[in-house]
Amino acid sequence: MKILKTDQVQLLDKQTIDNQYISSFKLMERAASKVVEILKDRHKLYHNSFVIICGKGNNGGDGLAIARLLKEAGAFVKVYLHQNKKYTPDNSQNQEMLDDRGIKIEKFLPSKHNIVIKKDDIIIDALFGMGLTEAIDSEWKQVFDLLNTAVCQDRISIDMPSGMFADIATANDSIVFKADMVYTFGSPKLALLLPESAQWAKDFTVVDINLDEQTLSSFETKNYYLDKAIVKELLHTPTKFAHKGIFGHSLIIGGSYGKIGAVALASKAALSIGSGLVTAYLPKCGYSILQSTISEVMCLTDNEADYIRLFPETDSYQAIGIGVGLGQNADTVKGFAAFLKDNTNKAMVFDADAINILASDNSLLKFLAPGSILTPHPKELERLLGGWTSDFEKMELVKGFTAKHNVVVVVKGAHSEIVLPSGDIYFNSTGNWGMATAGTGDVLTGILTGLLAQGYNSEHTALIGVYLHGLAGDFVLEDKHPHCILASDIINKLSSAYKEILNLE
Ligand SMILES: NC(=O)C1=CN([C@@H]2O[C@H](COP(=O)(O)OP(=O)(O)OC[C@H]3O[C@@H](n4cnc5c(N)ncnc54)[C@H](OP(=O)(O)O)[C@@H]3O)[C@@H](O)[C@H]2O)[C@@H](O)CC1
Ligand SMILES: [K+]
Repeated sequence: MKILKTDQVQLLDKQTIDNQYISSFKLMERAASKVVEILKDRHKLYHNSFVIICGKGNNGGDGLAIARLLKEAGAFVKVYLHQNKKYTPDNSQNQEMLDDRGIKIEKFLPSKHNIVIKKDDIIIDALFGMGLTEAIDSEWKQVFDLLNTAVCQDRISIDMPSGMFADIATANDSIVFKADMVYTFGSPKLALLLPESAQWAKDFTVVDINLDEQTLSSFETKNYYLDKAIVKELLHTPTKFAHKGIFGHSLIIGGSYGKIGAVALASKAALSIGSGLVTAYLPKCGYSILQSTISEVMCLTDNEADYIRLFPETDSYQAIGIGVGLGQNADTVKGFAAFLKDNTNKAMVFDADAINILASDNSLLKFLAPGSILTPHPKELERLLGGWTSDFEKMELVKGFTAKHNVVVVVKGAHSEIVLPSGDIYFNSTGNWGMATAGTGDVLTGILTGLLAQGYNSEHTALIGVYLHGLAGDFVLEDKHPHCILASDIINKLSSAYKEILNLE
């Protein structure tokens, strides 16, 4: 799914009205009724009251229409409207429709407001949406302080949390509504996908309002929301004549004393995602552990007992995943550098200490084979690139890195970002907070290695792998609370994830 910029969203809005022969009021009504349908699932309409805070524009118009539809559905609503000289036509029309139905609209000024929130209330924020052009003035502070601190049942934003920009950074000290849930129209907005926005948008749902498909497909974008449709297009379908040679041989290099489990997880994940064969290369101390943990994985050991000094030959393998549990022993670091220089044409998956070693010696980066995949978590990324002042700046830094080194970077996080050498970014739509636990990164490394081994190019590998990893994590939630997720649970659900994408029972 494409992530659109503000001007594209506005054009899409207009083109939808033109091409579908509908009025802008009708489109607003469509948007509002979709939100009300979703609200019926989220809340029992009779149990709570909705306090709807509306602005002067079409975001406010949405709020007014939602108020009317909620009232018609039997909910108790209280409507506050920013007092203004001018409202958009659809906003005005919705005010009249509320008047006609005897629903009172309380007008307020930001500097002098009469808003009251009770503990059973659900706040709906419809003050500013995509029309926000500048940071909200401090005269609004007391209104937002009240909305953000009042004890209530739920905080919902329409389209965007008011005060938050959709595609540029919002300063940390800005006045912004803090939403538990954002119902955003048509496509996710870029800012909603970035970690720094979590303080204002805990979660979001894309509300499909049947915007014009033709216009949508004509838009150019560098940013995508990685969804099932994209991944389904990329997956190969094996034939009945397939044999294990076709599915490739993966080599997982890693492990050090006390960190052999990481290799076990990555190796098992590589097998479970469909690599025909998997060999693990690890220090001697890991031999018995690995052989007894996973029968299907072959094992090669270094001469050292507790860490890796000499790295293996790679000719027999279609894919290599390196770094899980590796440690940074001085001999390992030296061996790793020599290994990189010997394998400048072999795209690999780099994780954990392999990334840390690259970060501590930038001169090694030029030896990265084109098409390699790096999977840093935020701390590892910071070591690799230095700091950044906003997630928007971080994206630009990563894009510079992927272009310079011709590699793919997977920035791990709530919506993991897959940054391609072209500068295209895919934000993952699967996964959950329970996956932020030990070993899930090792599992991802194994998945990516196993996909590379099967002949996917590195870009497709990263897209398929990150999506499946998250989806498998979501399947774990069928029987476990997020707190209880283990990395190995994700491996066990890879099959369900595959079946879901291929629509198999
Ligand atoms: N696109 C779609 O597909 C659909 C869109 N829909 C809805 O329309 C919404 C966009 O509506 P919108 O364009 O009327 O702007 P909105 O967000 O209501 O802002 C209101 C006005 O506030 C002003 N303003 C700006 N910054 C300010 C500030 N810092 N402090 C004070 N004022 C400030 C600025 O006016 P100005 O002051 O520049 O005259 C702006 O015009 C969108 O988010 C969605 O909810 C749906 O109905 C249907 C489908
Ligand atoms: K809003």
